[in-house]
Amino acid sequence: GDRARLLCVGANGQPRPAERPPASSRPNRRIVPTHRTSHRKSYDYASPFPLVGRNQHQLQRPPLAAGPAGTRAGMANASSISRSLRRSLAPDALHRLLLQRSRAFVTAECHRPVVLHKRGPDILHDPWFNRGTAFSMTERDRLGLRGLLPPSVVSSQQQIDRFMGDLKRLEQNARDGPSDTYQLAKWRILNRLHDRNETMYYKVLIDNIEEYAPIVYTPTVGAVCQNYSGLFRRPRGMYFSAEDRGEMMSMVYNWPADQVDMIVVTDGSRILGLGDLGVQGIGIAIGKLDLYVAAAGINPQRVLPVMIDVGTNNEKLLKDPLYLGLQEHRLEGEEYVEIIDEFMEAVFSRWPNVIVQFEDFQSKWAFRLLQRYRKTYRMFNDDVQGTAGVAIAGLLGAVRAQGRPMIDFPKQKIVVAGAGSAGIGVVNAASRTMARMLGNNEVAFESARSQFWIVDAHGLITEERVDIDPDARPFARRKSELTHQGLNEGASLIEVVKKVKPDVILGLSAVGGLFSKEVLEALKDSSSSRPAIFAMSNPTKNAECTPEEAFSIIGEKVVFSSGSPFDDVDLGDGKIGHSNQGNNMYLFPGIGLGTLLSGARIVSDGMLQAAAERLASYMKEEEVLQGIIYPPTSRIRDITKEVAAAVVREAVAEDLAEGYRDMDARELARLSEEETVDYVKNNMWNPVYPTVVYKKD
Ligand SMILES: NC(=O)c1ccc[n+]([C@@H]2O[C@H](COP(=O)([O-])OP(=O)(O)OC[C@H]3O[C@@H](n4cnc5c(N)ncnc54)[C@H](O)[C@@H]3O)[C@@H](O)[C@H]2O)c1
Ligand SMILES: O=C(O)C[C@H](O)C(=O)O
Ligand SMILES: [Mg+2]
Repeated sequence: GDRARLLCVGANGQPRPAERPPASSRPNRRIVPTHRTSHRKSYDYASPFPLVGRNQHQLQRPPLAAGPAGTRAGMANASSISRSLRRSLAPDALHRLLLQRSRAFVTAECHRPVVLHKRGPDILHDPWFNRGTAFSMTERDRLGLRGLLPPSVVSSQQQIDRFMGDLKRLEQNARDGPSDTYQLAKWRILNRLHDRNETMYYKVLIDNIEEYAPIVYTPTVGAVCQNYSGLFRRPRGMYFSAEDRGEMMSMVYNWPADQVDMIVVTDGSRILGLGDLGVQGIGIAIGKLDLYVAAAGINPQRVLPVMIDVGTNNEKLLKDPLYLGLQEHRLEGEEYVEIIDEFMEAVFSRWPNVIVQFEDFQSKWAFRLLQRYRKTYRMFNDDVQGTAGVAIAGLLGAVRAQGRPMIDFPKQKIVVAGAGSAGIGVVNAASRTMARMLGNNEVAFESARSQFWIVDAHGLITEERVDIDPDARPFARRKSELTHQGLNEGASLIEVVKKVKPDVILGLSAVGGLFSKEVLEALKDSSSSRPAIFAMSNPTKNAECTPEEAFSIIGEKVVFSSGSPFDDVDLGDGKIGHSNQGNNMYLFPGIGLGTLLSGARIVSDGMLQAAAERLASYMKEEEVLQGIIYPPTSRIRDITKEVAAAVVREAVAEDLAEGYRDMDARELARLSEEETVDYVKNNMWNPVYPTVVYKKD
C-alpha cells in the first residue's frame, strides 16, 4: 500500500521506485484493510473486488501462494502470532518479532510484481506504471520496451534532478532573453498537446503553420535538441543503440504500428548547425515528421522518428550526468556501418514499403550511406538531396528575378561557402542542372563546373588543396583558372567575392555572420543586376547574414533567402524587402509523399529533379520579379501536393512506380497531370476526429 511503498528504500538509501503508485492517488479504488497491527495498516491488492477505472482489465494481482514468511501466504500469517507464543515472549521480544515480521511483509509487498495486461508503449503512456528512463534493461526486455526509450538507464533521483534542472532553466531563460523563453515554452505546450491528442495537435499545426512551424521545426527544434535531456518527459519514436546490436530485427516489433510509411532517422552527429548532439538529435527527426503530417498529410499513426545512438563526440555531453544517450565516443568505420545496415534490414523486414529519410548525419557518413543504400532501399538524404532541390529552385528563381529566362541559369557565377553534405549536394545537383541545359555532354559538364567557386573553413578549394575531400574534388578550381582570376588556394571568401563578382553567394557553412559587412560590400560589385544571397544555415543564429544586413548594405535589388525564417524588411516608402525561407521543408514532404503514392522502389535522381522543377515553376512571374522566390509557409500543403504529384509522374515515366493500394502502376500511368494532383490530394490525411466504436474481443 502507500505506506509500504514509502518504506521501500533501496540499498543506496534512495527510495526504490515501487511497481505501483500510492493507492490514494488511484481514482475509485476500493481498498480492503486485511491486517491491523498496532502500528501498521496494510491492504490486500488481491482483493476480490474488481478494480474500477480504465485499468480494470489490465491490472491483476497474481494469486496468493502458500509459502513461508516473506511470501504472500507467509505474510498473511505475520500478525497472527499464536496466543501461546505471545504469552511465552517477553514484551520486548514480542515487539521485535512483530517488527521483524512486518518488515518482511513490507519488503515482500515492494517486490511483489503487478501483472499488467499490456506491454510496450501502453505502459509508457500509463502514468500509473510509467517509469520512463528509470526502467532497467531487463524490464525493458520483459515489457517490450527495448528501443522505445533512450538507451541510458537512470535512477529516480537522476530523473528528479533532470526535471528540476529543466525547471530552473526556464528561470534562467527568462533572465537571458524573452524570445528564447517563449519559444521553448510554446514548444512545451504544443508537445504536451501532441502527447494528449494527436488529431487536435495537427489541426492546430496545419491551421497555423506559419506561426508554429518555427516552433516544431527550425529554429526552435534546435534549442529543443540542445536541451533534450532536460525537456525529456515521454519518449517519442525509437532508439537503436550500439548496445542493441543483434537485437534490432526483433526490437522493431516493439513499435506498436503494423504499418509505417515514413521514417526519419538521424545519428545526431550534425544537428542543424549545432554540431554533434548525440541522442538529443531525435528532436530533429520528430520535427521533420511533424512536417510530413502537416504538409504532406502522412498519417501520424504511420510515422516513426528514429535515433541511432552510436555514442557522441560532444565532450560536454560525455560528461553530463543527465545525458540520456550512450556516454562513449562514436563508433567509426565498419562497426558503424554494420549498425546502420542492421537497422535498415530490420525496418525494411518489418515494413517493406517504408521510406527512410536520412537526416543530419555528418557529411562523411551522409554521402557514404546514401551511395550504399540508394539503389536498393527506398531512401534519400534530405540534407544532400532535399537541400539541393530547394537550392536549385531558388537559384532558378533568382535568374527569373533578374528578368531573365531560366535557360540563362548556366551563365550564373555562384560562390558557395561550405563544402559539407549540404554544400556539396547543392553544387553537384545545380551543376548537373546547368549541364542538362547546355546539352548534357562532357563540354557542358565542364562548363557547368566552372561556374562554381567553393570556399570552406580553409578558404577557396583548388586543385592544390592537400587532402582534398573526394566529394569536393570535381569542383576544385583548376590551376589555370586561378592565375587568370588572381586567386590562390585557400583564398578568403571576401577575396573570392571581390575577384569573381558572383551573381549569387550561397552559405551552407553553419557559421553565423559569415557574410560579413565586407563580404556584402564586395557583393555590391556583382555582375548581376539583382545579386542573390542564400544564407541557408540553421538555426537562426547560424544564418550567414540577416535580411536587414543584406538589404541595408546592398540595397533593395538584392534577392534574399535564409534557411530559418526571418521577417520581411521594411525598406521605407512602402517598399518591402522580401525575406524568403529557403529550406528543404518545401521538398522533402513532397518527395516522401510522391514516393509513397507511386510505390517507387527507389528515389531516383529524376524524381528529385522533378520535385525541384515543380517548386521552381510554382512561383509566378510577378512574385519572382518582386524577389519572392519561395512560397510562404502558409502554402506548404499546397506546394507539397504539387511536388508529390510531380514525383509520382516522374516515377511512372521512369517505370519505377509499382503502385499504391488499389492504384497499380498501370492505373497510375493513365492519370492525367490534373488527376495525379487529385489522387495525391485524396490520399492526404486530414486532422478530423474519427468515429470510434467499441467491440468486445
Ligand atoms: N536551409 C536548408 O534547407 C539546409 C539544409 C541542409 C543543411 N542546412 C544547413 O547547412 C549547414 C551545414 O550543413 P552540412 O551538413 O553541410 O554541415 P558540415 O558540417 O558537413 O559542413 C560545413 C561546411 O562549412 C565549412 N565551413 C566552416 N567554416 C567556414 C568558414 N568560415 N567559411 C566557409 N566555410 C566554412 C566547413 O569546412 C564545411 O565544409 C548547417 O547549418 C545546416 O543547418 C540548411
Ligand atoms: O532542418 C532544417 O531546417 C533544414 C536542414 O535539414 C538542416 O539540417 O538545417
Ligand atoms: Mg537537416
